[in-house]
Amino acid sequence: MPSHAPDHPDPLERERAHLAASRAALRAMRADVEALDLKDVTANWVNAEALQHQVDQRIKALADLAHTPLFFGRLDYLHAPGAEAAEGAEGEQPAAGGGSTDTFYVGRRHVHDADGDPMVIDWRAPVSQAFYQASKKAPMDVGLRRRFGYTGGELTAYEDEHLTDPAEEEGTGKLLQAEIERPRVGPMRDIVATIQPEQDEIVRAGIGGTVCVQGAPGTGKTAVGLHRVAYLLYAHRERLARSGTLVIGPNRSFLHYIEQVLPALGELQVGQATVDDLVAHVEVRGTDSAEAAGIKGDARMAEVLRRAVRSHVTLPTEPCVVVRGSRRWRVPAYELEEMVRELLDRDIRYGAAREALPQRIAHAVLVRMEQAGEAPDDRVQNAVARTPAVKAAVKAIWPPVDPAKLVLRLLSDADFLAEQAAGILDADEQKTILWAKPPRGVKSAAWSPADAVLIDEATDLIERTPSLGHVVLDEAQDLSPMQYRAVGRRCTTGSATILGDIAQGTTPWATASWEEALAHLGKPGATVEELTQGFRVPREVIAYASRLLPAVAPGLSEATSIREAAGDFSVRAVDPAALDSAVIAACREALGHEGSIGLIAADARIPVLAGALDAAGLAYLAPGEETSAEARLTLVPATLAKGLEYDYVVLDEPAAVVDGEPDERTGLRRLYVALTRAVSGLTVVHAAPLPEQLV
Ligand SMILES: Nc1ncnc2c1ncn2[C@@H]1O[C@H](COP(=O)(O)OP(=O)(O)OP(=O)(O)O)[C@@H](O)[C@H]1O
Repeated sequence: MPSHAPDHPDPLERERAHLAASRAALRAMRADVEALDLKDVTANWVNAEALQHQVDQRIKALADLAHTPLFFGRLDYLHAPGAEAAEGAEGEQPAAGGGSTDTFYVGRRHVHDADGDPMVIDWRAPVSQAFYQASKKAPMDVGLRRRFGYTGGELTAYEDEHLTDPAEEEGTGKLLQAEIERPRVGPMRDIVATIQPEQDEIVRAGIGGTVCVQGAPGTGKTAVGLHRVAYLLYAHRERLARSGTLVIGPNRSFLHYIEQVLPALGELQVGQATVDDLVAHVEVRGTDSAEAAGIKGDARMAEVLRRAVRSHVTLPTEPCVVVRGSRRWRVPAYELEEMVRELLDRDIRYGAAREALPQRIAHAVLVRMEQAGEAPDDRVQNAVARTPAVKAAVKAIWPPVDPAKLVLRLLSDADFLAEQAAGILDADEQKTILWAKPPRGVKSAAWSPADAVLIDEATDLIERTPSLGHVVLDEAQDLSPMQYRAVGRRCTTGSATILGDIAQGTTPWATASWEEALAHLGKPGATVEELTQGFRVPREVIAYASRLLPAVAPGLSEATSIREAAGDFSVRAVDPAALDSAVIAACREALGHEGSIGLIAADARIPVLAGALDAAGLAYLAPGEETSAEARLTLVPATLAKGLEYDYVVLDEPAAVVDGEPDERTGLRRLYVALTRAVSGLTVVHAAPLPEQLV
């Protein structure tokens, strides 16, 4: 690695010089791309267009963002690492200067100088891994690990660890502490500079296997999932560019919150969706009772649907007679029946079988023609398959099925449901999911989210859903078995990263175990990792929230907190008449601190609190709207708090949060989520008695 101010006596100045030189090199890389004249290399405008798009993307990726440091770490190896380590998997990384260098600057992207020698190495390259993994116990041939501190884009500090020096103590450095305790304003940030060893292992796990992560609130599950996508895109760019990657989150506000992380890591091509988006075959306007949603989300519905789809097949009783020229060819009913039975036995989609049947019938006709001494070719078979007689036979035996109409019929025709669900759903269950008043058609039906999932399942029974290369499913604990199946069929030929916390499951059908969830996803036996080190919630606050654990998820371990600052924590009991004003007062106090503030309350309390905030002249945002230095207060309905975080949280009336859910366990879990959103301080304000588990 060339050093650009090798002689300066001050090491900080030498590092600054390397930063300046790296930025200059990045500018030169960008200028090179901008100067490309595409006219010379492309034969036609379609190519030119596609290439220009690629070039534009590359120019964007090469932008030097003033507030994202170009590198955040440095590794001095004791020996130059081998070329295979330096070159970076299948990524676009060029070789590291012929393998002769032993100092590497680790950053968000690769930068090289005019000779092609690396100035900054991508954090995802193999040679960078020691930055995250090396320890006193296993130094990985690293003599020095240096972390850099920045203030407003300026390199202002560094911190060294001499991993092979027995006299030096190991501990969490100041820069890491400062990064974790930095006030949170704006969207979620990347954590590339401070990924911890146990997180790094998940981030860099191979693309072949599905990884499931159970982690207490604030242990970095979301962060790890996003960095894993960035890593996989680096290590398997071509493969994933073809097959695609997708991040699935619980709702829009959550997706808004995380949407900047991947672009900050240079990845612009990752899809983001909620489960509802995936299955948006119909417009969802209705809701289900918890009971009905539970049954509709149960895996048994898959079998009901399978039967219902296949119930459309009618075994033939008539022969199929094809007329060609002066001759009539007759395929008898028993032979048609054999074909149909064979297709039913094979594990292929209803639609694929429906497409195969005319060819089978035509083939039978061809065999007869040959037996009669004719010499028909493939074209004749195709022509026969398209004759009215064959088409009519197929329509009678194997008619097209519309998935939405099928589900509509199941939910409105009691006899049809009874037939398809016999031995699977009992009479009460059938009654629970039947519509009281059947809608007139697919368009006018008040479909619920669970209905849309049923339609998705039916769609897949008819035609295979295309699979992506990798899917990250966040807040996975909340999905119903049928939703897991919907996600699973989108990564049948790919792998998945499943992130969640059983204790935060707030749907009545939330999964009881990861083994179960993974089985529904079609990834049984995937490894389950646990993260317990908490980066968000202060120690006192997590201890308070963890009082709920025995009630909401017995057996799960309490998170630790690596935050050194004790955090502000208070619980205030007030008179019912003074509740709103006490909440407003707590918000004002919180606004006295730096950073974002979340006022979390039961959904039913939101209108009242919105009024109180207006009356007090306090401006507030809705979740998903970006906080900024000017607008720092967000009014958060408890049902949207999941996955989000605020520096200071004011929690309004816990009892109301619990009462907002259909059952106590779900209510306490909702409260557990609300109690674990705070980074620096939590104020609980209540007039009603607190749930006994908290006292
Ligand atoms: N290694 C790390 N270095 C710095 N910050 C980190 C690290 N890991 C996680 N964090 C921070 O901790 C906070 C919590 O992370 P994240 O939201 O990913 O946790 P989570 O496990 O998904 O939480 P929840 O269960 O509440 O959804 C975020 O602000 C994240 O940036």
